[in-house]
Amino acid sequence: MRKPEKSRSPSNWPSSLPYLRSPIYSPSLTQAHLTAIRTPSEALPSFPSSLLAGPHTNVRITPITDPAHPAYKQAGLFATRDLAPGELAVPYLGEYHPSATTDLTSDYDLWLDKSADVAVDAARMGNEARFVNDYRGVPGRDGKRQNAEFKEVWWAGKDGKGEKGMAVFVLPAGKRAVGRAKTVGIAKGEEILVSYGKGFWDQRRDEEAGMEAGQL
Ligand SMILES: C[S@@+](CC[C@H](N)C(=O)[O-])C[C@H]1O[C@@H](n2cnc3c(N)ncnc32)[C@H](O)[C@@H]1O
Repeated sequence: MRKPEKSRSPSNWPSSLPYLRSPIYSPSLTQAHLTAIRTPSEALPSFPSSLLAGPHTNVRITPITDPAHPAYKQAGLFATRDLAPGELAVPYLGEYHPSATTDLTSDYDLWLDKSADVAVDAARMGNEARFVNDYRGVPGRDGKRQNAEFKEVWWAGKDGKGEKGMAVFVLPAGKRAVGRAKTVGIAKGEEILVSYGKGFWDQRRDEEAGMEAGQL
C-alpha cells in the first residue's frame, strides 16, 4: 500500500538518516535553554509551525552530476517552481543542542540563538534544507553570488506558544531589480545557494592545512 504523501521522505533523501518534520531536542538542553528559545521575540518574522512538516514540494534534493560543481558526487537543493524574492523556501530542521555538545566535525551546524547558546545540527538528521550548498565555485552563475540566506524565524504554535527556528529564505529583490528579477528570486530548476560565510571556509582551509602538515 502507498504511504500517505506526508509520511514519506522526499525523493533522494538518504535512507541512513531520519527525516524530520519538527525539531529534535538534545537531552543536554536545560530548561533555561528551552525557555530562552521559547520566549517570544517580536523582532523575528513569524510563521505557523504547521509549515515545518515536509516533504516540501517547492524544492528537490538533487544529486550533483556536473564534475565542475564543487559539490560533485554530493547533492544540492533545487527549486521546483519559481520562488519569489524574500519567500520562505524551506525550514532548517535538525537537532537543537547547546554548544557543549557541538560536533566539531559537522558541516551542518548553525547557531539558532547564540546568546541562548543553542545551535541546530542537521548532520545526523534533518530535512531538505541540509542539502543547501554554498555559492562559491558553482558553475553557470554568471558572477552571481548566493540567491538565498539562512534567517531566524518564530514558529508560532497554538495558544500564543512558539519557538525560535531557522529557515532558508530567497534573497529579497534588490532596490535596483528590474523585470523578472522583481517577482522571481530563484527560477524553477535553479540551485538554491547560500553563503556559509567566510568563517566556514577559513576554518575548512585551516583544517586542511593542519592535515597536510600532519597535525592530528
Ligand atoms: C550543508 S552540506 C551541503 C549539502 C552537501 N552537498 C550534501 O550533499 O550533503 C555542506 C557541505 O557541502 C559541500 N559544499 C557545499 N557548497 C560547497 C562549495 N561551494 N564548494 C565546495 N563544497 C561545498 C561541502 O562538502 C560542505 O562541507
